[in-house]
Amino acid sequence: MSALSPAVQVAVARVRDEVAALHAELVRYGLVVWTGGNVSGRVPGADLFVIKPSGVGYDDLDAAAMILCTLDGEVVPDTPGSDRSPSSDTAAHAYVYRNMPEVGGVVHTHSPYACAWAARREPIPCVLTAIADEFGGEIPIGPFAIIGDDSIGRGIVETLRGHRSPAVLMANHGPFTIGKDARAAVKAAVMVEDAARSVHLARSLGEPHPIDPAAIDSLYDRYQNVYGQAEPPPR
Ligand SMILES: O=C(CO)[C@@H](O)[C@H](O)COP(=O)(O)O
Repeated sequence: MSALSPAVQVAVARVRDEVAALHAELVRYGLVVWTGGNVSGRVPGADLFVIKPSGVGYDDLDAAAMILCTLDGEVVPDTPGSDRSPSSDTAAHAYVYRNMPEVGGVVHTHSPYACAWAARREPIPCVLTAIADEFGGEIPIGPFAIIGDDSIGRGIVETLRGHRSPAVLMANHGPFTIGKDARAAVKAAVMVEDAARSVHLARSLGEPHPIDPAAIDSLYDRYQNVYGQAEPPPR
């Protein structure tokens, strides 16, 4: 850890705090059970990211439990948490960070409604303004990939690169989401489950009506560029 510059050490500490706190949001929004799912965050100004340890209960995921990794997915030795194995999705997160430099956070959950769409390998259609706002169109299906190597990460990148959606439903598995930071990726994970549930309910009542593409563009542009509060100036 002492090999890291003081500025990077400060950045690492901030990302550890953020990523640890965001894991509690997965529980709060009902997106995970037991130890399923994971959140990671890129360390600004360094080829590093922070991710949770594999198979550790959410009640035990404090900042010190987070694991610092290189963009190759290797644990940085002699750093807090490095005595444990990192998430089993570490290779996937690392692949995304190496190949999508604009991505600052990655999340994976097994949220039930999104997983149901993944099991059927059907994209979630853009039939609600909230889907147009956050996803800019349909929420795509990614390829079937077995956990443990770059396969899942490659599937996420191949599907989302150049795509508006920050979420991909990996076939027969579940949602992976990306964002400019870990908080944005968690928001996408919350919103993809909400969209999956609402469209499922709509389908149970009949065939939902698609939104005109021009309207989707307008809704997406407003939500991404006007909605909410102006970003505070950089500190
Ligand atoms: O999808 C899987 C297992 O198939 C994993 O992503 C688990 O959902 C969480 O694993 P860890 O992050 O605890 O290793």
